[in-house]
Amino acid sequence: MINQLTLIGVGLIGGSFALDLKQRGLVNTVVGVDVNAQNLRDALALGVIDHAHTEINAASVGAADLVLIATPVSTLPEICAALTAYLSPRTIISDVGSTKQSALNAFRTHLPQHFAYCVAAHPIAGSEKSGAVAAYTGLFKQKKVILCPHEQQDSGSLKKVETLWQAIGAEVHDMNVAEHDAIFAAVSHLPHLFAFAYVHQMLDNPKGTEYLKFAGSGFRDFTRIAGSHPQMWTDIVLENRDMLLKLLSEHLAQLAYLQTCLHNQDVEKLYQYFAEAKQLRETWGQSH
Ligand SMILES: NC(=O)c1ccc[n+]([C@@H]2O[C@H](COP(=O)([O-])OP(=O)(O)OC[C@H]3O[C@@H](n4cnc5c(N)ncnc54)[C@H](O)[C@@H]3O)[C@@H](O)[C@H]2O)c1
Ligand SMILES: O=C(O)C(=O)C[C@]1(C(=O)O)C=C[C@@H](O)C=C1
Repeated sequence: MINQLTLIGVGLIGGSFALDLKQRGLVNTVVGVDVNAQNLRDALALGVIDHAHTEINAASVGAADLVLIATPVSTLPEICAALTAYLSPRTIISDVGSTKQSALNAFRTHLPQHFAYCVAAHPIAGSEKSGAVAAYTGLFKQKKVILCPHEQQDSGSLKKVETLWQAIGAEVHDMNVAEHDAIFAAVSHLPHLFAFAYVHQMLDNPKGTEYLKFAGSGFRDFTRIAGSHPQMWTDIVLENRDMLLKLLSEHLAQLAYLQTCLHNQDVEKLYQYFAEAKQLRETWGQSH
């Protein structure tokens, strides 16, 4: 139970977290801070937040027990720098960003006195939608949340954040930050790059829009995530750039292999390649 949550960035993820806490009676007051005034009006109307502010100041942050930063990952340094003047000594700071080395760097650099109370977190749940209007209760039910504890971590703050995520139905895992960024480069960031690239290829094809009139569920399934917010993904791929560059060059080898198989009309190799991928996808699908 917390008295005041201050949510910086009242969008899909932060808004859904606030709605879940409210529904379970785990928070008394939610204060929203966002740069988008219309989004704040939507959030108030939908009951996602109780009070709206467009700035970080004593009124929005001073009385917070927990400040949750749920903005695009590139904004963390400026937000942490702005927070430092207004935090109470024991306010817990956490985030939900998709890259975690960048979050820890921002906490360490811009909130050095408060670093022990900063908890880097990442819910593995979401969608291609954004804004307070997209927020809903139950988004995190039975979904994983990764916490990346650091060397100066206050154990009480870590426990508090863990308990809140568990209380709204999430399954919490602790993970080393480098491992986090390597895993999510492979299972989330790279697939988003492919989806954007694939849709872009249709844009670059003079007949692409004509062809798309005939596209079916294969195209729909493969490209849903290309509808995700461009700022969010520009930030993520730049923050995890080194891992992605490595994975992209490995993937070029996969494409080159397929190109060779096709060129040689190598039925056996193509069949084997598809069968191996199908097996892994089915095994994964049975447990997810
Ligand atoms: N969407 C997903 O599937 C998903 C899943 C897990 C984690 N995340 C991470 O969660 C974070 C938020 O993503 P989202 O999907 O909720 O995005 P969103 O676009 O729905 O919400 C972000 C909000 O932050 C606001 N904002 C932007 N800059 C700001 C600033 N400087 N100060 C205050 N508010 C600001 C925007 O106006 C917007 O309302 C991102 O860091 C993202 O990487 C997203
Ligand atoms: O379902 C989607 O649309 C998502 O992209 C969610 C998704 C993912 O890649 O699985 C996206 C980014 C996050 O950091 C976590 C979850």
